[in-house]
Amino acid sequence: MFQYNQKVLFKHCDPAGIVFYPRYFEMLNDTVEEFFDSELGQSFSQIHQTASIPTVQMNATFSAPSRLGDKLVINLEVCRIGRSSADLDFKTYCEEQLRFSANSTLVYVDTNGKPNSWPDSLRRALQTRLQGED
Ligand SMILES: CC(C)(COP(=O)(O)OP(=O)(O)OC[C@H]1O[C@@H](n2cnc3c(N)ncnc32)[C@H](O)[C@@H]1OP(=O)(O)O)[C@@H](O)C(=O)NCCC(=O)NCCSC(=O)c1cc(O)c2ccccc2c1O
Repeated sequence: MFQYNQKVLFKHCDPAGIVFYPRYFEMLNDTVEEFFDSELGQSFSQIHQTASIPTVQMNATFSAPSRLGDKLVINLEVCRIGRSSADLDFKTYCEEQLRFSANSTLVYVDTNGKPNSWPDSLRRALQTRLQGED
């Protein structure tokens, strides 16, 4: 499981003082970007020279509000790897409290936006992080 630390900053909060939900989606994307870079060894700048990895579906549940200064830990797990797609699972905690959970599907596409098989190097890297494979 990959972990990403995110302190809740002023820019994440709405006038009610809680994290506004689009900011959570940005945090998830930051988590995915860091996962590809530091865990899979392929930065987005490298990948985006020849491909892209858009999200095609996402489900989210907001269990408890987060507030300025909270120290969030976002856990990312790879749940499934398909031909061109992969399912990710996210759980965001503050200490022991679950704040936000989500699952998403990414699809590897070529420069024309057409789905393409994962390149061998990325598939192998994803495979080693597949939930239950370690
Ligand atoms: C991505 C598409 C071109 C796919 O087109 P289409 O669905 O017609 O293709 P296929 O039917 O061949 O399916 C390919 C593959 O995807 C799986 N799949 C498709 N739809 C779903 C779905 N709703 N749920 C689950 N899985 C789905 C399908 O099973 C196939 O899997 P295989 O493994 O068997 O190959 C087309 O859908 C498209 O262009 N969609 C729009 C995408 C988009 O604009 N998303 C909006 C946000 S973009 C975004 O958030 C984002 C952008 C980035 O550049 C990123 C870069 C890096 C990381 C994250 C990024 C990111 O999140």
